[in-house]
Amino acid sequence: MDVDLVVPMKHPRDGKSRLRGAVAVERHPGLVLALAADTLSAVVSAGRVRRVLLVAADPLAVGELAELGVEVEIVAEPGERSLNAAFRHGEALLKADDPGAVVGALQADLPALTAGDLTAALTEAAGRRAFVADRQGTGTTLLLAAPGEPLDPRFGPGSARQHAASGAIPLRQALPSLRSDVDTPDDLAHVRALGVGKHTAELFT
Ligand SMILES: Nc1nc2c(ncn2[C@@H]2O[C@H](COP(=O)(O)OP(=O)(O)OP(=O)(O)O)[C@@H](O)[C@H]2O)c(=O)[nH]1
Ligand SMILES: C=C(OP(=O)(O)O)C(=O)O
Repeated sequence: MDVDLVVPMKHPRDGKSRLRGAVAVERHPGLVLALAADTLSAVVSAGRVRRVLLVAADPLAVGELAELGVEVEIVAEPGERSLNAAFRHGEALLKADDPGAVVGALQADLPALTAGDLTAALTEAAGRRAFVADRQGTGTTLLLAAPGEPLDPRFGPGSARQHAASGAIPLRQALPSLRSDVDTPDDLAHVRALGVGKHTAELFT
């Protein structure tokens, strides 16, 4: 069964604060948007993905992501401002439309993501509650609910351990592009070596 993915985003001015300084200060929001644009471009061309719902702190500030020529829906985050609340809000909206929706949570900072790695992860999960840890092994880049079960997102520091404790299966394939989230300047150097999408690449030409 195909998955509906929830992708959260802070205001691009506020997000990715650990990356501040990687580009000139006035270009920081552009970098955050470029990371998301490359993530979403891969997501919408992946097999086994039905809908992509971006839950944004400020939908207007990320509006250009809907103009990528990709099918992404953008909604505002709920009153409770937290990452897990944003995921739960997206899940509730998707299930209001289709109570049978199978929901997943994906980070917006995967600029090297390939459609192939995402589809391979969805295939390996095969309808089980599952997650993909980041390359450091501590964070989570993708969480998938089992059909009929709540997403129960436990993102935040050490989320890989939290998701495993919640019964999610750690996916074992290499999936290098799906494990390479960008939190720090070191992560940025890593994804640039791996090969980023065109939006992020343009910022460094
Ligand atoms: N809508 C929404 N998105 C969030 C919230 N907190 C984090 N996110 C998004 O979730 C994703 C993962 O968060 P992090 O990797 O910690 O990114 P971040 O908070 O932007 O980064 P730092 O400022 O460096 O901690 C990013 O795309 C964030 O924009 C929130 O409260 N609301
Ligand atoms: C919030 C998380 O992301 P990061 O480690 O990228 O900050 C997480 O992995 O749960």
